Amino acid sequence: MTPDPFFTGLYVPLVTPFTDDLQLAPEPLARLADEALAAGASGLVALGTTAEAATLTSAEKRTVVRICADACRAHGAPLIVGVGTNDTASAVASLRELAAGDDAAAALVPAPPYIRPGEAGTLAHFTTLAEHGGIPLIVYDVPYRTAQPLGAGTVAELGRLPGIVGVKHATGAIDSTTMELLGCAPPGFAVLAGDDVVLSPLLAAGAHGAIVASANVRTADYAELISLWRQGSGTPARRLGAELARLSAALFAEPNPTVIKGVLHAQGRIPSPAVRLPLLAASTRSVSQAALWADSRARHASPA
Ligand SMILES: O=C(O)C1=N[C@H](C(=O)O)C[C@H](O)C1
Repeated sequence: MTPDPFFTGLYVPLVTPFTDDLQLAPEPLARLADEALAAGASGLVALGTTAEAATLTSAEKRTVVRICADACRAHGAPLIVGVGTNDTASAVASLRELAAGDDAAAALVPAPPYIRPGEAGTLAHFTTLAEHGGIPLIVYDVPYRTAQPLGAGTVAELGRLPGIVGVKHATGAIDSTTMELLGCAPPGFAVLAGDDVVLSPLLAAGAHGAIVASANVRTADYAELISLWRQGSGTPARRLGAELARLSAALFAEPNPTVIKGVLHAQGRIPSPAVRLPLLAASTRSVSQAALWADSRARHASPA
């Protein structure tokens, strides 16, 4: 039997709550972190795209990681930290700093964005990070953000490098490459779903878990969806998956995480829906539409 990977289940990439004047709001972040873990998440992701990591200062990033690490320690859960840069040398430096802090179980690292180094260059990039970063890596395969597609063979090759423990699969499709990856993933290598709307079918096809921003709301239901598919309960999983796909579609009607922040604010869970430029706050219409699906009491009913 193939060993289960270490990273299975739901990892919630938390938003970074701000005040109306765009200051980091630490207490609401600590509350969100605790609530997500109490609701059944296997762990957290700090400094993902959803955290607006690109707009946080170094000091703010340290604060966010500390808050998330404290929550993870309290719940005995692993923390994954996003490290994104297209410069291999500075990525190594960031990973080593993260490793020295002893807060994170792994780093989530995208293929180098914007440069388009090709698959061989990407492989060389990750080989260097795995050899010198000092911390387990989860490859973030998100070509619509990086502009660097990866074939299933390249991802499987990455998975055979010591220190690369999984992939967040967010290619925008479940296609022949996805199926080949699921079929050829090395033992113990986690394939984690990263496209919210097609989460359920990817789990049905064999993904081990997920990193999905939608799980900032209705965390328990996303965790349940993963458990249902992993235990082979297809009928309830399909029903719940279809419902959560509608929620996810509504949450992604505008750039992530603007609608999610709007909904969390409407629910009174964060002090402000504010996002930092170049993001703009989501429209009232998108937020109120998503808020209908975000209310778990709406389950199995169609909001108007
Ligand atoms: O921050 C993340 O991790 C995620 N970001 C994706 C994005 O914004 O493109 C979406 C995914 O749900 C998780």
